[in-house]
Amino acid sequence: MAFKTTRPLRFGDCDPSGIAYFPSYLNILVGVLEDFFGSLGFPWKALVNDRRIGVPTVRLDLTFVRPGFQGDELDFVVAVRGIGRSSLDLEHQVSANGQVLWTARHRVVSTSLDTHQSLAWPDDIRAALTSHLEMTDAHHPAT
Ligand SMILES: CC(C)(COP(=O)(O)OP(=O)(O)OC[C@H]1O[C@@H](n2cnc3c(N)ncnc32)[C@H](O)[C@@H]1OP(=O)(O)O)[C@@H](O)C(=O)NCCC(=O)NCCSC(=O)c1ccc(O)cc1
Repeated sequence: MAFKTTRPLRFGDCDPSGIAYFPSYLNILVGVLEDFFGSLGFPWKALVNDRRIGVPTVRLDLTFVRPGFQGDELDFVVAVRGIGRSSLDLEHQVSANGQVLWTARHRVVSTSLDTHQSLAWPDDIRAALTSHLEMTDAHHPAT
């Protein structure tokens, strides 16, 4: 089942004409990813401080469909598309007023914050991610 959340598109996320500035979208997206992990029971503060696990992005493919505007309420849908040894493939769909503004294919990797190398997903995190795996079109990241 996909994770859903909303974010306001604020004055500071937009250019002077009120059109969303895409680097702001990326900052918002990181917060959504953080909330997704929190919803699974793994707040990033605890992951980072207690378990020394980071979740850096290694690939991000964005497609912009129509502009967002200051004051829009952004509806985020985050789907888990694949879980590898240490990688996680996500698909994001971002809409406002019922219309898709942009989508993204996103790969993050579990890493050790001590060695800065990849780390196989620990069993408890893998189990939580697997509970969100979309079976339609699911794939192994290695394929
Ligand atoms: C993530 C890495 C440590 C992995 O390197 P290694 O330890 O050598 O592992 P591997 O090369 O074996 O790859 C591990 C997995 O990542 C996958 N991978 C690694 N790089 C890629 C790329 N470029 N594309 C696709 N898949 C990749 C690979 O397929 C492996 O998947 P699994 O089979 O599922 O395990 C290294 O690639 C790296 O440091 N990359 C740079 C990451 C980065 O700086 N991203 C920029 C954004 S920073 C960021 O988002 C961030 C978030 C949160 C924070 O607290 C800090 C920063």
